[in-house]
Amino acid sequence: MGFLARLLNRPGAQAEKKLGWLEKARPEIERLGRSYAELQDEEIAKTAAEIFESGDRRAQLTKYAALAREAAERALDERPYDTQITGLLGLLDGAVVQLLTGEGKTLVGAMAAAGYALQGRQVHLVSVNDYLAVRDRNWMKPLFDLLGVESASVSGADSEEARRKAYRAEIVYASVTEVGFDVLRDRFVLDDAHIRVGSRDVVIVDEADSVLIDEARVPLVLAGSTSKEDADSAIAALVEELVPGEHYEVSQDRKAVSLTNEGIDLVEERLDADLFGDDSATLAAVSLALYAKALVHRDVDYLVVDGRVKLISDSRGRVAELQRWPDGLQAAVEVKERLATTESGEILDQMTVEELIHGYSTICGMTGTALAVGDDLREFYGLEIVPVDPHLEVIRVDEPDRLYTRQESKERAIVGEVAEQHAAGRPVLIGTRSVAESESLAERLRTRGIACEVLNAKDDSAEAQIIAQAGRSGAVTVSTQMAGRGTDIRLADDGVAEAGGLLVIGAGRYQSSRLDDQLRGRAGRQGDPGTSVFFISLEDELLSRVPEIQRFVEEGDEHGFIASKRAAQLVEHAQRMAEGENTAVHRDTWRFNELMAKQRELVLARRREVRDENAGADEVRRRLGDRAEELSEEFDAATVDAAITEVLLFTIDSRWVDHLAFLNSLREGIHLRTLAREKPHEAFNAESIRAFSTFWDDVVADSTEVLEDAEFTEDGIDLPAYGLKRPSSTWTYLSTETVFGSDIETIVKKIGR
Ligand SMILES: Nc1ncnc2c1ncn2[C@@H]1O[C@H](COP(=O)(O)OP(=O)(O)OP(=O)(O)O)[C@@H](O)[C@H]1O
Repeated sequence: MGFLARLLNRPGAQAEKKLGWLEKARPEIERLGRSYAELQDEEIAKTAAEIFESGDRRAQLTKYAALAREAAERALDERPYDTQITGLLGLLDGAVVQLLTGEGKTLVGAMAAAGYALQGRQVHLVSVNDYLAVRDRNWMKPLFDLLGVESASVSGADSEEARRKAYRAEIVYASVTEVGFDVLRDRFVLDDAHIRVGSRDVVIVDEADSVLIDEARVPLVLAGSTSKEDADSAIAALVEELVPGEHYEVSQDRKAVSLTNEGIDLVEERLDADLFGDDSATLAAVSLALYAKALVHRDVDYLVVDGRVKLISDSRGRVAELQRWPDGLQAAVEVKERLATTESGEILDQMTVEELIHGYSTICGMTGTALAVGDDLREFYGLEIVPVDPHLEVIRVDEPDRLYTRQESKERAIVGEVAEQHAAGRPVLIGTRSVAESESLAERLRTRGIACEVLNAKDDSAEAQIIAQAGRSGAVTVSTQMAGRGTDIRLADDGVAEAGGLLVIGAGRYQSSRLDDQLRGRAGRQGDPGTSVFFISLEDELLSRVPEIQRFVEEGDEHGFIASKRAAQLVEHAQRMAEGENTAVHRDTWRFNELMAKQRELVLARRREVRDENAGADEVRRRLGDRAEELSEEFDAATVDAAITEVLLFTIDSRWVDHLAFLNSLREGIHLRTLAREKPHEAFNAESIRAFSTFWDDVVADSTEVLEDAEFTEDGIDLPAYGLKRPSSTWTYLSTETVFGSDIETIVKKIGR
């Protein structure tokens, strides 16, 4: 490969952004810094307030860099390194700044937040959890005070009143989920009366890659307090009896599960139901229960804490507090665990993290690993990356992977390695991929007489306490994935550096090399010595993508160790495949979201219009519901039309949320693929879908734009503008049952005639 080709092939290479002028401005920043050093504390805020009032942009930024440095040194006793100044300017330039672990992102983010605030902007600094939001804001408060900008933080524990007040500050620190939740609550009130969060102006995203890419498709859910129908425990009990291979099959990628013909027969017989006939609610319930049984695993995908099911966030390995699975899956899991179903079952509204972030006028962010997702950041957010070299060279040694035949031999090897290094006085951090794996390893270690701390995704602030101790001689810490922040492991002074620093062991490669790098980055911070190494077994889920690797099982030595270059290449290959899958899913989601956001706007606008135009609509709506048929006898045609319009709007409006939930579940692989595959839903074929789309056009006139290009074929619907192709089974299910409800079915049939 030629040099240029290689350069272009480097992930993210095209998204890199250079701040060329900054190098030339450094002497000026130094010079200004010396004059700002003369200022009294009280003069700092005044000077800060004036910086952005005159002069050209570069002169303003140069001054601000110098003043922020001076202010940080006074307020926090930390003089920002040149690298941090680069980071600051990258953020003020609207880019994603790549700064390695331990390089001081907290300070960089705070200086940038103040910089935006001084330009009259309203800033949200979003981090990954409440603990960090509160900690970082309190830590940085002296700096904000000195510069004369208001700051606040929001956390889950805060009252409404406290939140309302906090959002009025110029700089607000909050977790992604809290902001999302508050935006949803604002949005849920249709008229703009209850605005709490305020305009979404500037967002500085901490851990930008995990929030903007890994979690982008996670739905933030606003759940209501009305109770949802209890998930049917009879169905759950029946599903418990089903046998894999006989009654159901799990797809190779382990993302979908479907009933076999035997399974369908058994379920239909026992429930006395026609699954693919009219009773798709039962089918949906069975599919969910089956999904909950076959594909969602306790301690891997969720924890049971205090009698409640708590999701574990895929990319962070932590409890995702406000997230629920969509479409009844949560209830299905609760039934599976024999827990009382949560009362807040009904989903009132939801929004993906991506939509949330897109609501801001200016987006910027920081992370230790941005370049690897450079292309995605550019494609999905139009963001560029400013890579910043560490201010001290990284001297950590990243050892080659060690491959084993079985999970068992892998775990034994890990424990052996830990025992050896532990005896030498080194602290060890083991990153696992699931809570279950953490517990298994911890158990083995304890059996060997090695005390260890286990971080179990349950409590962020307790974790921080453990992490603070993790750099001591002899400390052994086992943790599920620890993405980024709040996990700064400082080496203690007790001879740890001499012993080689922190040893990081990965108990298996993650779905992306970025996550691997984040784990490795726990060692070797700020020029510290350290080592990282990953242990892998042929049984790792990641490797199911490259079945040919299984033949290396023959090559294992008596410890199950496999020394093969080819096998190592296959591991890399499997990870690249997984990364590709995730991007593909993301791209798909992205288009769906765009489509949905557009539809939502249209529907809301039209809904308001209809409300104004048609004074009788409320009356009609009240009478509708089950009585759609009767209507045609009671009213004249025009009224019925108006009524139908109302029903549809009303339904779209209220079902909208389910629709999204369902789309999300599709994306997440909860693909009720069995649905119409075996026996297509009779009532809805290409013809009725077309009829339906005509109807839809009437209602939301502008949606023709979307449906115009749509090709309805026997096999499905093709929406080239959105790069979507959906089999009719999926579309049928979406359009009839989930989106529009069965009352509309009648209407559509009528129009189709
Ligand atoms: N300019 C500075 N001078 C001295 N110490 C600094 C400076 N900037 C940051 N630090 C210290 O470096 C440590 C790491 O900072 P911080 O936690 O912000 O890093 P980070 O980049 O967020 O890393 P992580 O990804 O691990 O959270 C902190 O203890 C902080 O006090």
